[in-house]
Amino acid sequence: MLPEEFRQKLREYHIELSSKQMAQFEDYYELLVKWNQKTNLTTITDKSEVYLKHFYDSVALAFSFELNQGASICDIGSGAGFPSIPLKIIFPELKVTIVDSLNKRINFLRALIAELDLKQVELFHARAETFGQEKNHRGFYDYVMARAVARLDVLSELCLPLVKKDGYFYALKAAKSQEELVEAKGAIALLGGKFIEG
Ligand SMILES: C[S@@+](CC[C@H](N)C(=O)[O-])C[C@H]1O[C@@H](n2cnc3c(N)ncnc32)[C@H](O)[C@@H]1O
Repeated sequence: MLPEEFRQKLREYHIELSSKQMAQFEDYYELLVKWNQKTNLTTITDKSEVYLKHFYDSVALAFSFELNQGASICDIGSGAGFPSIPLKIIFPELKVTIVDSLNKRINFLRALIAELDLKQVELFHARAETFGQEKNHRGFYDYVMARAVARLDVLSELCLPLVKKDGYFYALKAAKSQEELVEAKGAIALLGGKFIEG
């Protein structure tokens, strides 16, 4: 998916990207590939693959669920910024908190935020297990999200306590995760969550 196709595809979902936002995605791609030469951030480096498998896949969340654009989101195990940074580019009003246990990824994200001039993005070099114990984060976020981080039962235990009352936890998973889902349903119910597939 080349940048113009990406723009066109989002348009089908009534998301219109400005030239500033298009330039931010382009700069994101350039910085990702540059840093990836010395820091392991992603195995995907071909431009059209990055647009499809990282950028488009991250923003696709907004096609199925109506996101409140001024909401607070917490991205657990964000790696090189997925899904929260592409969402922040398309919805600049989002308040983003990113947690990752690898400091070199946090360092990349710090450089990325400066390069793209993104406001209201906080970075935490921490494990979700300890981050979730801190009183000021528990029950605080409108949306908690995690893409490709851990099995759903473990992830639910780490992420659901961070969600505000009536908020959402989005676990972005490959289509083949039905088995994980069966295992996780008990944990989700025990933690007071309600499962919705999308
Ligand atoms: C496979 S990568 C996925 C990155 C990104 N979400 C994506 O979709 O490309 C998993 C990320 O989760 C982080 N991670 C794994 N376990 C974690 C934990 N317990 N707490 C915080 N971060 C964790 C890793 O450092 C890594 O950056």
